[in-house]
Amino acid sequence: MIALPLNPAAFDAAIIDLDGTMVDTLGDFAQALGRMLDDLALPGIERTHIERMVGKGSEHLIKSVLHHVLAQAGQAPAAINTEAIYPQAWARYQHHYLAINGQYAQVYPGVPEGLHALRSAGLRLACLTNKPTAFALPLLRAKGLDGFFDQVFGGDAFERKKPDPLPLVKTCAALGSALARTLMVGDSSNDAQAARAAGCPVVLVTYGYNHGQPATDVDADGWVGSLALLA
Ligand SMILES: O=C(O)COP(=O)(O)O
Ligand SMILES: [Mg+2]
Repeated sequence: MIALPLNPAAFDAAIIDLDGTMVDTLGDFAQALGRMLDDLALPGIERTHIERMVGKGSEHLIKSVLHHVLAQAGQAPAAINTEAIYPQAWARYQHHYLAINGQYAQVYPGVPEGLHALRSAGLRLACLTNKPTAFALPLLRAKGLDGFFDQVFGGDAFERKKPDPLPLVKTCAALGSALARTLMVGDSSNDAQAARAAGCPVVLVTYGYNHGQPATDVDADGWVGSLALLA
């Protein structure tokens, strides 16, 4: 377990997840996916289902949504082939997401305060998200959070995404910080598993998206209800 507030002498840097940790983006996902499904003449999907599918990047999200709506429309699950419509779905999703990015999303309470406190404690900060870098950068800018970060990496920045440890290893290298002295802060099992495998300490927020499971059920070193409680 990590004692909170953090002992700043124990850390050189922190890596912060984006969706579900800094920004509640479920509204953006719902809008962009709804418009995509409309373009494809497919039925809609409820937010509660979308929430469970977020966290493993856009390709996984779109394929999960397509699978869900086609199954709801009566296709036998074993016969569903999302590959054929994926390229068109991705193109429509990307178009709509970039058009609405941030408009249906809110920064969680305590986020600017928490990031400010971490920086004031001398930590270098990176944002590491599974969402594409081209979505992450304008979102951080729109929400006034971009200035906190030395580095921003999306799910397409490296060969593999969280829960693989590779993005954390590469982000620590970019920050010039040792893995054991870099805190991962996230909301899901993807963040925690990546941190464990990389050897980074990890704290999870209790309010984000964890595939429908409580974040407190995930193997981590601590939990907070607000980033403001970190430092
Ligand atoms: O786009 C996603 O699947 C979630 O991204 P995250 O890594 O910021 O939670
Ligand atoms: Mg997240």
